[in-house]
Amino acid sequence: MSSAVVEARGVGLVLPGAEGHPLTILNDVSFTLGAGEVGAVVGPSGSGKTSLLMILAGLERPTSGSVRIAGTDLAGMDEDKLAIFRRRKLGILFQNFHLVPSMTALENVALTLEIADPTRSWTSVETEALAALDAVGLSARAGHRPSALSGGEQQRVGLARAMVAKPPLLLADEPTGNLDQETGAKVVSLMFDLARRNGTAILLVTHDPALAAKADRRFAMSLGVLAEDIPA
Ligand SMILES: Nc1ncnc2c1ncn2[C@@H]1O[C@H](COP(=O)(O)OP(=O)(O)OP(=O)(O)O)[C@@H](O)[C@H]1O
Repeated sequence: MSSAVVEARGVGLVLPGAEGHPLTILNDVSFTLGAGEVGAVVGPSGSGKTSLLMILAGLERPTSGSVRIAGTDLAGMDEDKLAIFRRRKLGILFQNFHLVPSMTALENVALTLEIADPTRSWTSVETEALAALDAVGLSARAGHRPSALSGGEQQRVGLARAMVAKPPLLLADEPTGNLDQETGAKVVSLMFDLARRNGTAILLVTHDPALAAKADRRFAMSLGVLAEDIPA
């Protein structure tokens, strides 16, 4: 048995295009990522980076190949099973995975734990959620709703939410995309620290060469083809 956290084998994504011409989005993508490893995917706009993350999250199904995440084969899982898989195995930091606006920072983070185990007491959930907010330097803002927080603070709450359940894998799409350089660097160093502490593997997509350089491994996506091990 492989101990890889991510195991993608011959993953393809072909979608119906205009006038019946099929559109190849991903072409024979194969790679593995081990526990605690950080991989960065770079590549031009439209090359297929987000599509790959969507497939690894079970939010899009590949048209060929196979994906195993932390020992679970995603093929053949129905939507309910995929939802359970995401709760148990994944942290997701996507730009469109917004915080719930009506909930405080604390409630947003706690929600992950409550969904994972609805039988837990609020006291134990609250303690753990507060510790996660503390780890991203935001315990003083626990009672604030997202609208009262800056973009960087919201991103840090998103990171606390993605990491609070200590998932084996964190998928991050442009984690510093909307942030200034200093705030972005802070979010990244927090992300790497949390991952190291929890043994979480990270696959992140970025346009930022400085961020890619900090990863253990770099991949380049071009026209749906993934090439590995680009020097920093
Ligand atoms: N559901 C879909 N139907 C048709 N085309 C799609 C669909 N999803 C993605 N695509 C196309 O697949 C290609 C890859 O998109 P993807 O979002 O994965 O690229 P990306 O590398 O993440 O780009 P960016 O850096 O701009 O975010 C694009 O040409 C996009 O238009």
